[in-house]
Amino acid sequence: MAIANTFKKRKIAVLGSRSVGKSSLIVQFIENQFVENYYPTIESNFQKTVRYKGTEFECEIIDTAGQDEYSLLSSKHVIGIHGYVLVYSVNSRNSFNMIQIVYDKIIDFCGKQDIPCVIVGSKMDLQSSRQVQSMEGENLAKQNHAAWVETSAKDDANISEVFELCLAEIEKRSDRNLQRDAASPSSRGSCHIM
Ligand SMILES: Nc1nc2c(ncn2[C@@H]2O[C@H](COP(=O)(O)OP(=O)(O)OP(=O)(O)O)[C@@H](O)[C@H]2O)c(=O)[nH]1
Repeated sequence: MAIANTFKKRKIAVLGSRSVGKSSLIVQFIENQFVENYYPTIESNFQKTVRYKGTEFECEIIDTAGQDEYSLLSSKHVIGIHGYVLVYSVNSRNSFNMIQIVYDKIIDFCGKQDIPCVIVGSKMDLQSSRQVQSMEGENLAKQNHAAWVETSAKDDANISEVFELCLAEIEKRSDRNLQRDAASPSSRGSCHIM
């Protein structure tokens, strides 16, 4: 008899400008190490089981090549994705400005009003060269119904929080869908995250 798979699978895409620390964030989360050298990413997939609110989630994390305003959003980074981590670096105003651009591209592609998303201000250890204040990050997240956190992969600060917040955003929306369907039987037949 087949044993039921009790893991829930969640696919999370990590996007943001070049060199903001997307790979470092993921590598610190998966391997507990920080690499000082910069190796531009083409694309990599990582797996990790995360326990969140008593449930095991099998997370597939997609590390993407950095985006700029002219990059086309790849369908691979939208179709089948449950949640998004959008990263800017607190010492780069340009990377912060890219967040809304990437967010809007995802929204346009999905045709939704909002998406499960965590906005991350990375490299918070670089206080002396800070260009983006915490309040600005928080406000941007509020405007887009997203979670927000500042991190340092170098100091291993708030790294696991990023992925817990992302799971929380995903689960919040899937609970909302279930409640909506219970209240309105006509909406049955729509897709749910299992
Ligand atoms: N001080 C500091 N440096 C960091 C931190 N995170 C990443 N870096 C450095 O920033 C550089 C770029 O980091 P990556 O993780 O490769 O950035 P990325 O966003 O994956 O870059 P792309 O692959 O080009 O998109 C590297 O030299 C890292 O060592 C951090 O938290 N603090």
